[in-house]
Amino acid sequence: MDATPPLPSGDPDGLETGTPQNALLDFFFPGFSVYSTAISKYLHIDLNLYIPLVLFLSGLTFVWRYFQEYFSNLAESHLMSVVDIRPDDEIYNMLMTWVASQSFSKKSRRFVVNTNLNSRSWYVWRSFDDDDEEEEEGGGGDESRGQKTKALAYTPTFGSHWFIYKNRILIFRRTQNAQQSAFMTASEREEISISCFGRNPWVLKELLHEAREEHMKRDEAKTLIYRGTTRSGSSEPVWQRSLARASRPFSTVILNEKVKKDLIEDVTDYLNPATRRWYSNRGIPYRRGYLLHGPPGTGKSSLSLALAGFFKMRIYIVSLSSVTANEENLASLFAELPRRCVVLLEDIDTAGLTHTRDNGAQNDANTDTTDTADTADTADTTTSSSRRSRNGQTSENNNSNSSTTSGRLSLSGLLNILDGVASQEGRLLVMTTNHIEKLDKALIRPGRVDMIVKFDRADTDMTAAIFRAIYAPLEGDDLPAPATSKALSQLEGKITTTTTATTTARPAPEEEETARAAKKAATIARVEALAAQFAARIPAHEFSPAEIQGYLLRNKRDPERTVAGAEQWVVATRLEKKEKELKEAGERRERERKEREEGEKEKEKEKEKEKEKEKEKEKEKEKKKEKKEKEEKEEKKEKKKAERKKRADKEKKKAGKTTTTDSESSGSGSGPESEAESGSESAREASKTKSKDPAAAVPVRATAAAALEGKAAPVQAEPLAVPVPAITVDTDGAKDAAVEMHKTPRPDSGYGTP
Ligand SMILES: Nc1ncnc2c1ncn2[C@@H]1O[C@H](COP(=O)(O)OP(=O)(O)OP(=O)(O)O)[C@@H](O)[C@H]1O
Repeated sequence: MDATPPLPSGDPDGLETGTPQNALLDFFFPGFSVYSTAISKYLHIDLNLYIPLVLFLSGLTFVWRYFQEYFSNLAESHLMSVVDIRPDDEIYNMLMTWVASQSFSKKSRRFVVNTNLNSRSWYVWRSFDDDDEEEEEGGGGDESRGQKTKALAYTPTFGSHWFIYKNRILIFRRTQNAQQSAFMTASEREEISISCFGRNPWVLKELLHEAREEHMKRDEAKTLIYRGTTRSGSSEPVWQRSLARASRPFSTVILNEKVKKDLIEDVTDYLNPATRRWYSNRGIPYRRGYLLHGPPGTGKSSLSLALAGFFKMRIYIVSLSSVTANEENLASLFAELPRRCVVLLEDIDTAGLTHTRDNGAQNDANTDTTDTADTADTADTTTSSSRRSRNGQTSENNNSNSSTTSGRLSLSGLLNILDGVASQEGRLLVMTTNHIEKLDKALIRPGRVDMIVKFDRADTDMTAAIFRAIYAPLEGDDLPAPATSKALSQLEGKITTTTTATTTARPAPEEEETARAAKKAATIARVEALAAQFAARIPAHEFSPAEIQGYLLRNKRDPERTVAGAEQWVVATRLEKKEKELKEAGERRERERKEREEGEKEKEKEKEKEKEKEKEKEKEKEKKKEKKEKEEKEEKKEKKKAERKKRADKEKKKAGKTTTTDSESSGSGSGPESEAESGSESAREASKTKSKDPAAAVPVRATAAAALEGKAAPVQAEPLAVPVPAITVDTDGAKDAAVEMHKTPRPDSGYGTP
């Protein structure tokens, strides 16, 4: 039996594709009919027979997926606990570090590799450049030997990953949220969650706590530094984690030992939990403030950092001369502070509380110059470098818009923030200033500032201490690198000697140890002697520790050379300072000149504006005057009109009376009245122009005479100027004439037509 399906009729090749069914299939799967016909022709398989099967399977898959998702969602919402981790929160960093250390992560066949596991969100992200434990020894060839390379961290890729934690099955899920803004980086767009079976999420919480503890442990020996700034692309203030650096030992800050001791005792007592209770029992706000003041580069920021490191607290730094420092931003930054931390408010003599820092520095004609070029080397990576850039920024700001800067944060605003509800209790407030004399007493009154520490330029003891701090051998110091040819040759000499010694006889370990100790003692003694010599060559109270440290760092492996060049350095630095002062004075003068010129220009402009205003005022006045005159004229005219009307009315009345009398006397009068009125009208017209002219009496009289001749009855038309008696006299004759005229109207008069 032939199982071959019959070929569609009308298609000699058997490749007919025109059935509606095929057209539909072609629409969804382009080229289907061609392939199916070819397959049916050459392989004798009719694909059309399998279509229902394929459709059925697709439908089944769809339904399976739908139900799977539906049931998994149902199970997740009713039978599982889930924690979602936001990538813009610091817990993201903590959890990812934890995940990277787990075996399921290490075993994962598809994974993401990172040198830095942290969130890409810029304000959560932290740099590990200064983290030693994040680095591993390079094990490559000669070049990489001894160098440190970035450690690699492996985390599972996108999808769900099952693992066991505390005997519970958990699922780590990493997904990419495509809905978020396109400008975000891949890491910012990803979402992570951990879920567990059961409605109690305790295991998830424990996991998160563990992740946080581990993360904190790594930071234990570090001081975490946060800077108050604004989020990129918005003006929202945030604390940005800027650095995690090895805590600075208190001993490295050179300061009067008693002051240091007092400070530590005071802070220790304050941080004691019993003290907290003591404060709250008495209703006293639990906070403490310290003011560190002195010239630039004398160790104020260094002490603050050392303090934070010593008490294992985070330090939150805000510079009041920065753009961020307005009342609103500061208030919200303070509101976000944790309970136990150090808040460092730098440059409180700036930002409108008194004067700007620039002004202060200018007023101080002394040697209050900012760090010299030397200090660039000394840059305390945390404070000084950021400070330098900040100063770089803000000195410009101050120059260009010191007025706006000073307008931003008022003293009362700052006091409100320090004392108000937004200020977190339990914090340690450290304020620094270069100009204590400029501070308002309210700002540094007890309660706000409980201890004032003065920093000064280096005296002889301090100079010697700085020298010792740089050159005395310390644990962990690397072998000095050959800095000069002399040192190199010395080193070579040593190596040769050592090699010879090794070839001959290797000393016992104890002997080696004793030799090393003896050498160290000798070095210390030598450094001590050199420190004394050095201190004697540096004038006391002239240079800041930062300046001295900068010079020492130039020859950090050659103390003799440092001592030898000390006097020269003093002369050169003085000269440099003088030049800098002169330059600054010149710049200041130039700036003042420009300001003056601009001021004068402004004044000129103001004057011109005033003049223009005056002119406009004059014009306005003139216009008003003209208007007034016009109005007066109008008024006069109106008055005249009114008077004339009055007079006319009067005359009318009079004339009426007269006419009445006449008519009374004549027995009729209604007929000629209109004519008389017309005549009086013309007479009135004439009187308009000549009423005031006494001579007008003549033509009026003439008119009256004309009237008498029979043209009109101008009795009422007699203007005031016309002597009434004359008219009265004439009226009698006119009356008769008018009567006469009424009786026999003259065709040319124009008045007689009925
Ligand atoms: N008393 C000091 N002891 C040890 N190092 C110091 C001392 N004073 C300054 N230095 C060094 O000088 C550099 C600058 O110091 P720091 O930033 O603490 O000075 P500052 O007083 O805060 O200056 P500014 O007023 O400009 O902020 C740092 O590298 C620091 O190590």
